[in-house]
Amino acid sequence: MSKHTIVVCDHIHDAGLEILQNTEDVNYVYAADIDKVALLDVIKDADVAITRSSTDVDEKFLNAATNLKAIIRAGVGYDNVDMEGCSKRGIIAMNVPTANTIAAVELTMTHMLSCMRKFPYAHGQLKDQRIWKREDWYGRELYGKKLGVIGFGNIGHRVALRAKSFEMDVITYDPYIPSTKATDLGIKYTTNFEDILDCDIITIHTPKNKETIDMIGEEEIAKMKDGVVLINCARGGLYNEDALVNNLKSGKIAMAGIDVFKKEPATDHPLLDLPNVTVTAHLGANTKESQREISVQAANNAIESARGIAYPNALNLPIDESKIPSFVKPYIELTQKMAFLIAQSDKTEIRSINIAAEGEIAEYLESLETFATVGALAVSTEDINYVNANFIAEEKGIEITTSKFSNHSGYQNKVSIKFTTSKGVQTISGTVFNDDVQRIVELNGFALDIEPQGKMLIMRNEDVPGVIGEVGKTLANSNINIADFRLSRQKDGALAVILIDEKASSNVIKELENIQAAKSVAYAEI
Ligand SMILES: NC(=O)c1ccc[n+]([C@@H]2O[C@H](COP(=O)([O-])OP(=O)(O)OC[C@H]3O[C@@H](n4cnc5c(N)ncnc54)[C@H](O)[C@@H]3O)[C@@H](O)[C@H]2O)c1
Ligand SMILES: O=C(O)CC[C@@H](O)C(=O)O
Repeated sequence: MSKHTIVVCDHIHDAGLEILQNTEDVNYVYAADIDKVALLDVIKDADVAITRSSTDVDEKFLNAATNLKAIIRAGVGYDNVDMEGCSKRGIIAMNVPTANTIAAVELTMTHMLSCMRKFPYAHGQLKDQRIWKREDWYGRELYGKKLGVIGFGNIGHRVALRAKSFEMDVITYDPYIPSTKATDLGIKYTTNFEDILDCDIITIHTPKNKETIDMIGEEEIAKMKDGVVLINCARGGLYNEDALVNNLKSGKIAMAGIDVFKKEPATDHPLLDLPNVTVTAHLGANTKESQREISVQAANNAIESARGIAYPNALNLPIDESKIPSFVKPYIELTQKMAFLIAQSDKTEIRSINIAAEGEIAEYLESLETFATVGALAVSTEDINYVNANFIAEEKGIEITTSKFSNHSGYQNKVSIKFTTSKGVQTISGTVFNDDVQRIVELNGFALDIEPQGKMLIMRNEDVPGVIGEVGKTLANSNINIADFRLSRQKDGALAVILIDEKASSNVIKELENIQAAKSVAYAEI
């Protein structure tokens, strides 16, 4: 079996490492404890790399990583990844966008409360100096204060909601969202940045990019209230650090709560010398819950991308994901999985692929086409990705077409894929329920309701008594446990999708094919 090399460049939770270690077709390399120069040597063998914010994915890294197909940023911010460099080399970069949201939100609230009550200093006086001097610690309350939230995404909007429960007066500035996203939650919305500068406390939750670097500097601070409190649990450099230091020294800024620094690790930073700062060492994502979840998601996504099955949360696709509404994303993933499933169950030359969509999703057929092509070709073509999929399909002479239908099957949105191969025609359709529950609802004309996940046998058979028993016996003889058995019946026969715990060998498939009522048996894995 050929193995995919996955290199873990930074510390991630053991739960993800165990997944990598226990995956048969993965050669897992733990490189978190070696220095970044030695990493350049290790990374040359990597098919996929997992990094956190401690590893810069820069020109040097990418030049060394000559095999790399995908990179997973085990976190949200990807300002340390040279995205253009990845795209030029056909490397797909992905992040894990929501697993640490709550951790970052709660650290933001921690800094806010710590600044208002000078908590670390009061704590230090009693614990380290053994001084009981209550008159030193008259803090201020969050209650009734005006909070400005810059960036109303996953973290910003949750910080705003928590601040509301402290009965704060909350206003947000985020020109990239509809105002109703805030106002529906009872939070004021502004497109005038000056409204934020007028707040008692300001917290920032934007990505770090050309537009947001130094978003708050001397000029903006000069317009703020005397005694303002500033919180930054997003990225160092969003607040100009020199301006921050100057104004903390002068007392214009009463307190700052800082988790992130322009240059990290920051053990010799002027902010650390000031008495009116609470600091943490980029701990926004550091909860056990969040690190476990990030690590598990990063490991699973690394395995899927190494196998070419899916690239969840890809950041540098030929299509601009930021322009795709969130309801489309699960359809994109589902489309790729469905194409991958069909291609596995009919391992033969593909002549044409048609991708049809109905409902609002039909507006995004172009994106679905790329993903279906990747899924279809991943079985037979090494190194297929979104950047080269259409080119490779053309080279292989596969005709790819799309069709758009108005809503006619009763589903709000549905995607169908039709493969014409040298053996005949295969069809598959799927939909998404409740925003993100992906389901295959049709396979070769048979109605179904199955999750596109796991190891599965797809069996066509005559609809006669005893088939299920014979299948069960055959699998049991090979010590294969059945996790689920879905049957669909029609006049001319039945189709079963059997989810199994172990991979079915070619011998097992032959034995199933030998069942008298069996018409065809295929194995697929997603
Ligand atoms: N301290 C930590 O450990 C930690 C943990 C997680 C995330 N982060 C940082 O927090 C950032 C935000 O995370 P998120 O999950 O909320 O991301 P998100 O993508 O859900 O939200 C970012 C929001 O910022 C808005 N935005 C972008 N440019 C803006 C601008 N110029 N002005 C105002 N708003 C702007 C976007 O419209 C979006 O709503 C990440 O990019 C990451 O750098 C830090
Ligand atoms: O823990 C990390 O690597 C960084 C976490 C955080 O800054 C992120 O962007 O997700």
